[in-house]
Amino acid sequence: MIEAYGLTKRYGAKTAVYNLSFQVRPGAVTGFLGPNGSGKSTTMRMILGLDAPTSGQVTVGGHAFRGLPNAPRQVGALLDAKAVHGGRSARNHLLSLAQLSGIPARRVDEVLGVVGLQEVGKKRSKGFSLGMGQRLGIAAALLGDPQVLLFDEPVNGLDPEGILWVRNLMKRLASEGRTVFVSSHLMSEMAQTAEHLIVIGRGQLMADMSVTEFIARNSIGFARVRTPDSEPQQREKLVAALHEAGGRTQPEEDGALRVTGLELPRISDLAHGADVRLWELSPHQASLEEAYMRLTQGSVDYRSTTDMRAGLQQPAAAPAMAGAPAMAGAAAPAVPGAAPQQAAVPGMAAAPPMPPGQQAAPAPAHGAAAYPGGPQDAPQPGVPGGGTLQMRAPRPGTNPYAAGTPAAPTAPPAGPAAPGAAEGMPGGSTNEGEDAR
Ligand SMILES: Nc1ncnc2c1ncn2[C@@H]1O[C@H](COP(=O)(O)OP(=O)(O)OP(=O)(O)O)[C@@H](O)[C@H]1O
Repeated sequence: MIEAYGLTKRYGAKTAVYNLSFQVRPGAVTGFLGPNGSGKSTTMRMILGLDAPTSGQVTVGGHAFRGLPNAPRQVGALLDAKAVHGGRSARNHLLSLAQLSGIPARRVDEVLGVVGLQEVGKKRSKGFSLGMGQRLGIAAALLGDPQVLLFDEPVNGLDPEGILWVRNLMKRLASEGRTVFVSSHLMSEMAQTAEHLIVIGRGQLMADMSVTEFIARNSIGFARVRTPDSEPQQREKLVAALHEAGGRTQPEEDGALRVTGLELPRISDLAHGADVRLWELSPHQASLEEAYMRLTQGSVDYRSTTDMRAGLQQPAAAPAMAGAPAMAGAAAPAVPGAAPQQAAVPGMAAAPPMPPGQQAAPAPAHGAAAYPGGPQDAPQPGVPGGGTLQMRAPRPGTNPYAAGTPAAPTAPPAGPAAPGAAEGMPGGSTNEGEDAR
């Protein structure tokens, strides 16, 4: 079991992790999700004693990592697959780790076999592909046959067969009663691998629940409605009637409307009342990936801007149709799919506020709102700015198409002061224990 209480890490003015409390239990794969820079690696480094918390604490099996007797036999980790001496063969790399921890040499050949590198064990690792490096890192994590395993982005660079292999390996390790904590950006991958999810944004807890619960809360229903393409006034009449009834609409790429906040029979009645003919009225579920993106989009630190090409673009090709407007780079039409997102969704937490003392990320260029889904994605009224925002179960009997009000924040318990863990490199780990990169 891994337990974090009020874990906070600051690097100078940067707060990488803020007041994070969670438990990772044995017997299940726990996915650790969050956008780039949200603090996943920092949290893992603190679990492994590679970084000291600024405040709060984290324990493995009830002990701070540095207090664990023979830690490499109890905890295995893949943090950075590239942190290997490239001049050494895979086998020699593992042998040196094994010797440091009193692990017999035959275990090295066993783990090389488990990760499928037995044929290339004598090759220097500097010639390894990204995927082979990942497999070598996983072999190192398995070396001590530990009860607790941490994997930071283990499927990075793996081909589909490798991804499936990692997925099955994680599940098997958990089914043996081990604690398996895996970070990823990929909700879709985690939905297939993990039983439990911990989602963070800007270093703060956004969701801590089973995958089943996450799916139940976040596979949001919506209706697709289509009016005759050749009669735009029909569509306008319908949109007005839906909005008046409290529904929200969002254009789909194919000209249909995505409607939330109203049930299908009500949409049908409203269309009938407005004398609007419908070509389509169908129920849909938003994907889990979409739900995750919506949950974390307000806490994404790194956003791309439009490529203006500094005036370097080639003249546009002559339009195929007479009278069609020529494309002008900066004035290009909206990209399909870039339509504003629908309104807040039941079970969704707003983006976490910036940790104290932290600068907000620069506003996206070209006048885009700070919350790309529009103002509805900004922290909602009634949600106090401070504290950690948790996801909320929909009330029983609520309209499945209705957007709910966001949850009140639930602050995790503040942990005791950090016990002042010493700096340094624990055995068997693959990362530097420095506070400044
Ligand atoms: N040693 C350090 N010194 C200064 N800032 C750091 C250090 N380590 C991490 N950070 C900052 O802390 C924040 C969290 O980084 P971290 O690597 O933990 O995020 P992450 O969720 O693992 O990101 P990614 O998904 O991109 O790997 C980032 O803004 C990062 O720049």
